[in-house]
Parts: sequence; C-alpha cells; structure tokens
Amino acid sequence: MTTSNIKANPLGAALCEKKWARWTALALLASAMFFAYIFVDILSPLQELLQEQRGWDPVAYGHFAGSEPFLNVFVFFLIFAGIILDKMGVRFTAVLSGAVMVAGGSLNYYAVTQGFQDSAVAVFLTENLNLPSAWWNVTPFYAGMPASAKLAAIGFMIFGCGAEMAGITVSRGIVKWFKGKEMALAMGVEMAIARVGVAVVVVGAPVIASIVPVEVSRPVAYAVLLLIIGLICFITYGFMDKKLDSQGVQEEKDDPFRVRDIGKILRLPIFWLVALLCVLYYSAIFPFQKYAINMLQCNLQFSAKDAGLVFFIFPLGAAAVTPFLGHYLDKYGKGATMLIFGAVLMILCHLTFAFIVPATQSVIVTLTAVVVLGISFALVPAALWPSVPKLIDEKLIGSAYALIFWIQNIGLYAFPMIIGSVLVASNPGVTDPMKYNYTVPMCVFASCGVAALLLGFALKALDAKKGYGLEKPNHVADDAEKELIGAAESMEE
Ligand SMILES: NCCCC[C@H](NC(=O)[C@@H](N)CC(=O)O)C(=O)O
Repeated sequence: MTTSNIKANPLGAALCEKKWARWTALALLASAMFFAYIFVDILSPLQELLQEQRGWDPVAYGHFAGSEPFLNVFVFFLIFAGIILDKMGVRFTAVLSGAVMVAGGSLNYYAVTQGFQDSAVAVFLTENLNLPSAWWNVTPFYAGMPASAKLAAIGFMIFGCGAEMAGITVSRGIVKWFKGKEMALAMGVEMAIARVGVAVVVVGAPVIASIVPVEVSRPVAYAVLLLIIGLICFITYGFMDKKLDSQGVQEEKDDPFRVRDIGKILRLPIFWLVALLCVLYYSAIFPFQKYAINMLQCNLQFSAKDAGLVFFIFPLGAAAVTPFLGHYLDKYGKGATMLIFGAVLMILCHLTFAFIVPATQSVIVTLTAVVVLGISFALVPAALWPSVPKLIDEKLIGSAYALIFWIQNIGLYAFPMIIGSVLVASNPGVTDPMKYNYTVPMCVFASCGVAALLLGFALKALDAKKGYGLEKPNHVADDAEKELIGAAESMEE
C-alpha cells in the first residue's frame, strides 16, 4: 500500500516540487522510451526487404519478431528486473536498462549487416541452433532459420530485457517525481510520445532504407544511434535523481529484499484483477497490430502501403488522446470506469473488423473503427498504469510493475502464435496472403475484450468495497488512501 515518499527538505523546495524540474526529468525518461519504441518496430515495415536482401521468409521474420519477450518470460528476467529496481532504485536501473538496450540493439544491427553474412559467426549459427519445430520448442529458433535471423533474435531478446526493464523503471521514476501531482498526465505524455515513436517508424524506416544503395540495415543503425542517445538521457536523468535523493526525497527501497514480498503482491486479489485485465487487453492490441495491416489488405483489397496509411492513425490517435485522459484522471478520477469504457470500445472495434468491414468493405467504417480503437488504446493505458501505485506498497512498486509486465509478456508472446494458428485453421487451403478471412481471429481478440470488461467490473466492485481510490482523483486519493489503505491491509491480513 502506498505511502508518500516526500520527506521534509530543510534546504528548501525539493527538485520534484519545481514544475520545470519534474517535467525535465520526464522529458529525459520519455525520450529514452521513445527511442526504445522506435527500435522495437524498426524492422516491421521492412519485411519485404529483409526477404530480398537477407532471405528472411515470413516464418523467419515471425520468429525474430516474437523473440523480444523470450528471456523476460521464460528466464524470468522481468522478475529479476523488478527486484533490481526495488533494491537499487530508479537511477541505477535506468542506466543499466539503457546499456542493455544498446548491447542488444547493436547485436541485432550487426546481424542484419552485409558484413555479418560472410562471417565465421554466420557459418557457426547456420550449423547450430537448428531446433525442431515441435510444440515444446518455445524458443524462436528452428531448423533452417537464416543465421542472420538467429543472431538478430538473440540481439532482440537481449534488447527486450533492457526495454521492459526500462518500462518498469520509467513508471517508477514517474511515480517518484509526480506522486501527489500530475502523475497520470505525466504517464499519459510518456505513453503518447512512445506511440509517436511507433508512427514515426512506420513511415521513416522504409524511407531511410530506400536511400541508394538500398540497405535494410541502415534504419537499424540509426535506431541504435537513438538508443545510445536514450542511454545518455538516462545518465543525465541520473544526475537529477541523485540531486532529488540528496534533498531527502528518496525512494522507499526494500532492504533486504525478501521473496515473500513477491508472495505478498501475488496474494492481493486486486493485483490479479489488474494483471489479468492488462494481459487480456494488451494481447488484443499489440498482437493485433502485427496482423492489422494484412487484415486491412484482405478486407479492403488495399496495398500494404495504403493499409499502412490507414493504420498509421491508430498510434497517432492514441498519442493525441492519452495525455488528456491522464489529465482527466488526475483531476476527476474514474480510473476503473475508464478501464471499462476502454474494453467496451475495443470489443466494438474488433467485432466491426470481424463482421462489418468484410461485409461492407467500407473505408469510412474501417477508419472510424481504427480511430475508436485508438481512443480505447488511450483510455486503458492512461487509467491502468497510474492506478498501480494506489494498490501496492511503494517499496514494492518496482516488483509489482515487473510482475504485471511479466504476466502481460506471456500474452504478448503467446498471442501472435495463437492468432496465426487460428488464422490458418479458419482458412483451410488458403495460401494467398491477400485472401485470408479474419473473422475468427478478430472474434478471438474481441473475446479477450469481453474478459477484460468483466475484470474491469470486478475491479470497480472490489475498489468500491475496499476503498483503494481507483475512482478518485490522484491528489485526493493520496490523502484519503493512507487511512483507507490501513483498513484495506487489515482486512487482507
Ligand atoms: N509508464 C507506462 C508503462 C507501460 C506502457 C505500456 N507498455 C507496456 O505495457 C510494455 N510492457 C509493452 C511491451 O512489452 O512492449 C504501453 O502502453 O505501451
């Protein structure tokens, strides 16, 4: 349960009390995340070029793309990241995560360069990591996978450790600087900037790659450069963070860390409601993004470029709305209600893609659904992430974010594969990628929305019963929660 982290500062106003300082801290954290999100999707619009220049077929690309959460999910790296964050604090973990992203990103870059193709490492990887395509092979590697895709996947999974570690660290950093102030607005701005990163990549990567001589690795080189700038942002943030600590505004660190603290989080019913809502909602968003362009191509008979332009408004729409919803949450609350609305909008949009878009082939209907889905993708993240500090003890917040991310990453790992299988099973005999019928996969996404909606109702009911303050504005919740939390804790004991 939350306690205020602000201690009286005899030397005057703490840095986080100064608006310019806390927004500068946010700018540094958000810039690093912006660059991370750019890297995540840098190869997504270059699949055709990867096939031409590096011999990656869709299967190789799919295995590479799915490799990012691998270490986080199966080697529990995210859990360790949460423990490191709670033990070592934001400053150390931010710089560590930035360095891990640069290391993984550089390896990923080297794998797609021409230089790697003729190297001894390429020969070694061609002969190794040829794992059978059996059900138990949860790794991204399979027999016959191009060596460059294997090394790129290794780089991408290392990058993924850094990116997710950065994600939880930035969330905790925002709590540290903005608690009791414009916390949801700050998280909204950070996520909006991240969404712009996704939009920039969709348009920018193909342009950079197509500069003569056409080269698929060039956009990746630029993205690695941005990761290095992101690391510099984290280091710069470290100086501000240190100053803040020296003013007595220190994070509550769990010292010594006890595994039973994780057990404490896992025993909270409200934690499970939030984590399951998160995995179900995000599993119907990020994996959907991977199939959306092809779904639009099949339904509207569009080229990939036109479908990309239609889908481009999805992250931009979300980016435009998220900060306003964050501000609304700070001022008026209604977090649980926002989660419910977000789930309803998502269900409506996925059902529209499942039934109305294929029947009407209407561009207007499609655009409307994409815009509404963007609003849903603003509502849920804007309400979800700033609500976590209302539910969990501040010294365990890093572990709590990490556990939620970990559960979410299981969904993000599994769903692209589940949807791929459902797509193939519901389109027997179809081999032309422009002829898929997406009705059944879209119904699977919609059913995730229905489950998320039910969890949203349960969350609202539990909040009303135990008084976590999810429906309260942030500032008010901060004062009220201290009393409520004590009551809630004793009830939970
Ligand atoms: N300060 C908000 C942090 C969460 C943002 C959230 N990102 C994630 O949930 C990532 N774990 C997703 C991923 O694994 O790629 C978002 O809404 O983008």
